[in-house]
Amino acid sequence: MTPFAFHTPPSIVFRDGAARTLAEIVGARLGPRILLVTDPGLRRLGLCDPAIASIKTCGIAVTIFAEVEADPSEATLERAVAAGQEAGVTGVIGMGGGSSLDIAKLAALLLGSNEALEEAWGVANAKGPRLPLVLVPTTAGTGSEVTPISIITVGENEKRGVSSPLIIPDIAVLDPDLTLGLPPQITAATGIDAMVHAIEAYASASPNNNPLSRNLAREALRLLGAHIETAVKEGGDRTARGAMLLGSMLAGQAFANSPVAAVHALAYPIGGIFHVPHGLSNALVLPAVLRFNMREAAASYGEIAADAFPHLDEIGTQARGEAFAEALEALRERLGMPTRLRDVDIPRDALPRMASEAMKQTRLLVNNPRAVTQSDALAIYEEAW
Ligand SMILES: NC(=O)c1ccc[n+]([C@@H]2O[C@H](COP(=O)([O-])OP(=O)(O)OC[C@H]3O[C@@H](n4cnc5c(N)ncnc54)[C@H](O)[C@@H]3O)[C@@H](O)[C@H]2O)c1
Ligand SMILES: [Fe+2]
Repeated sequence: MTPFAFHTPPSIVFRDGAARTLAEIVGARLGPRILLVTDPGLRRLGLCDPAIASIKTCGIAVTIFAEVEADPSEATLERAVAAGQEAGVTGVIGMGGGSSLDIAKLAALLLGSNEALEEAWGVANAKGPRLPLVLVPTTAGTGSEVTPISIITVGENEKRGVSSPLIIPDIAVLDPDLTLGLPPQITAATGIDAMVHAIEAYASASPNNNPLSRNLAREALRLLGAHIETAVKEGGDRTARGAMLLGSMLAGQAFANSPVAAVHALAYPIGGIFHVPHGLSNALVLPAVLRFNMREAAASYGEIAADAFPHLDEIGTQARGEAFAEALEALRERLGMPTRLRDVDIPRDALPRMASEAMKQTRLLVNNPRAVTQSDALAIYEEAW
């Protein structure tokens, strides 16, 4: 048997209404003073209020940092850390989409260890310890609540990652009720992001690709494939919302331990330079990357195709990988997503710069089933344009 390691949070709680009783779940784990990290949109919607009320009734002080923007910057992280230091916090709660959870993870690390972010970038470079950490996702998407990864925008447009088991939270709290009001476009983009996590984890060339991740990826694709359209078109459907949140978490566990590859590497410059949402960036390059990989990964794609799209079971194994790419293209259309890079106002003459930026994502490109050169990256962008 091939050896592997698998890391996931020690506790995962999944329950409708869980956020309303957050204090019961968290107990004394976070100490007497908590930093709650979220974004201004969610603050305005009042989505965090029941959780905050629950914590406050236990006499715990809550400092709210609600300034996280999409694709959050290093400066935002610094402000979150400063807010935590000023209040002398003893624990951190991240509540929101991947952006808020990623800031909460690194805030807990830097507040607990005083280490320099500069030295933590990359894989397994963080030193710790971190403060106690609880993550509550409000998108069904990134799976950040169970991953060792935090993605921060550095300088003008580079998306850089810290990957360390140290920033896996103590508890992930999943409450599908929080996602009932997620707008259709965000539901579609974040849902595709989760599907990409499962696909890339399953086919990952990482030496740590492992049987647990592959099984989790397949179950994630069954849940996400069966429910994504309903979640987008009937947002109030509790069954669909629950399946999406569970599916994104399982995909998160899968890729946390069998890391993602070229779809994400090529998506990051789209988000970094043009501020296209992360899930949509993935969706825009997904079919072109799958076709580029087909030479090496057709068998893997064929194995999972019918998990996401049961009708593909009838297609012979030879043709199933390509049919999978076509089914994902058709899904993007049905979800009403933009499908070409030019649809999101990316000029054709930006493609060489994007290809050059994508090559900086060596952390991800090493996991791709087929080696990617800069001219390959450019050809993929051309195809997606
Ligand atoms: N850490 C990881 O493992 C990991 C994995 C993939 C992506 N990411 C990162 O996560 C970020 C993207 O996260 P995201 O896609 O979840 O989006 P996001 O956190 O940027 O949120 C997108 C928008 O959705 C809104 N929103 C969130 N939940 C809502 C709800 N329940 N109701 C209404 N509106 C809601 C937010 O206010 C925001 O305006 C990117 O920075 C990406 O690089 C991290
Ligand atoms: Fe992602």
